[in-house]
Parts: sequence; C-alpha cells; structure tokens
Amino acid sequence: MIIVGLTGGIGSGKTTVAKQFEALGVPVYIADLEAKNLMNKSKTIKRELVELFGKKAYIKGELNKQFIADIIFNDKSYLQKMNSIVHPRVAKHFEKWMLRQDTPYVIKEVAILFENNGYKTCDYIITVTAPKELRIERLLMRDDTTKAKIEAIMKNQWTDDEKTKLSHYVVDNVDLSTTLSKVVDIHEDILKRI
Ligand SMILES: CC(C)(COP(=O)(O)OP(=O)(O)OC[C@H]1O[C@@H](n2cnc3c(N)ncnc32)[C@H](O)[C@@H]1O)[C@@H](O)C(=O)NCCC(=O)NCCS
Ligand SMILES: Nc1ncnc2c1ncn2[C@@H]1O[C@H](COP(=O)(O)OP(=O)(O)OP(=O)(O)O)[C@@H](O)[C@H]1O
Repeated sequence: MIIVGLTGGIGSGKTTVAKQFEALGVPVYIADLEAKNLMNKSKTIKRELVELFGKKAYIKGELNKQFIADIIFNDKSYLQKMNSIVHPRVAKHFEKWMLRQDTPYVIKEVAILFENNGYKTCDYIITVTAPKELRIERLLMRDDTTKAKIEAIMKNQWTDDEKTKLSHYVVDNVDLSTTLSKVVDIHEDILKRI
C-alpha cells in the first residue's frame, strides 16, 4: 500500500489538511496523537520516561506535557533520548495499523517527518506551509502558549524551504477553501499515479 507522508511546521495546518483527506475517505494516521496515546498507556514507555525525566513526567498517571515540552524543546539531548524511547514503538504501532487498511493509499501525518528521516519510508510527501507569523497567530488562538515557546519548537524544525524541496506536493494553507481544492487535486493526482 502507498504511504503518503503529511508534514509541516508547527501550526501550519497539518491536522486541518489531514481531516480534509479523511473526508475524502482516505485513512489518516496521526503519529503525534498515537505517540501521546502510547506515552499514556504503555507501561514500558512510562517506566522509561520516568527514568529519563523523573517522577514529574506524569501527574496522576497522565503525561505531564508542559513539563516535558519545557525540557525537550530547550535541550536537544533530552529530545533525542525521548524520541529514541517513543518513536520505535510508534513505528511498530503504525505497521499494525497499516495491516487493517484496504484503500489505495493512506496518509501518515508526522510533524517531524524530515527531522527524523521518516520521509524515506513514504512513497509521496505533502508539506503544508503557511507564513510564520500566521502560524504563531493561530497557535496563540488555539493553545494556552506563548510566542517564545512556539519559537523554541520552531528552532528544532526544518524550514519550509528545506521541506518543500524534498516534497512531491505543497499545500500553502492560508485560505481554507483554496486548501480544500488543492487537497482534492492532490487526491486525484495520487490516485492517477497508483
Ligand atoms: C512534548 C509533548 C508532550 C508536548 O505536548 P503538547 O500537547 O504541549 O504539544 P504538541 O504535541 O502539540 O506539540 C507541539 C509541536 O511540537 C513539535 N513536536 C512534538 N514532538 C516533537 C518531537 N519529538 N521532536 C520535534 N518536534 C516535536 C511538533 O511540531 C508539534 O506540532 C508532545 O509533543 C509529545 O508527546 N511529543 C512526543 C511525541 C512525538 O515525538 N511526536 C512527534 C511526531 S511522532
Ligand atoms: N486555513 C486556515 N484558516 C484559518 N485557520 C486555520 C487554517 N488552517 C488551520 N487553522 C487553524 O489553525 C490552528 C492550527 O491548525 P492545525 O491544528 O491543523 O495545525 P497543525 O500543523 O496540525 O498544528 P501542530 O503543529 O500544533 O500539530 C487550528 O486552530 C486550526 O483550526
């Protein structure tokens, strides 16, 4: 089965675009969501994260997202260690999920598809872009966060230019209806190529 990787910088609109593909009947795997599920449910992952970050990694059994984000987005060595605990498990979970799908292609949304080399296992890559200031504006509206926190995350991510050079499709997500018609075009193009 064909795997189409969907990526983009923080706040670019990956999940918004993923939902548009879902509405067209394409199965969508949101790696970040599944990673968080596994971090909350898998006893092995929980134990390894507590060994790495200490007991504060969980509050009443729930992942302490703010605590972990403050550490990993300011210290790359912790980010790498956490990724090496979580990402192999997400990869296995994705493989099992794939076995249950029966469509011509699936969408795999990964925020850090290029940064973690995951793009190499995708047949096609879609990158969602939007101007940096607009992304920050959207995130300030969506989340209880600050510009400084968003910029700390952006520093760990490739630029749009670097990503688009290695992508088969680019969705410039500014106006929602333009985004939707681009998604429909991409969907039809992928089906033609398969
Ligand atoms: C650190 C966590 C707890 C922060 O949660 P929170 O809800 O506050 O933020 P959110 O998940 O929306 O992440 C914000 C942005 O950070 C970036 N980001 C998330 N994880 C990573 C990572 N491992 N490496 C680099 N950037 C990342 C993404 O652009 C994401 O959009 C959370 O991001 C997490 O559990 N990350 C580990 C899972 C993971 O590696 N996801 C990446 C795709 S598999
Ligand atoms: N074209 C658009 N016009 C207006 N608002 C938008 C548009 N695209 C996305 N948004 C809004 O911007 C916010 C960020 O979008 P979304 O959650 O899809 O981004 P993301 O890239 O998945 O984010 P993250 O990197 O945090 O996972 C959301 O509140 C979403 O509703």
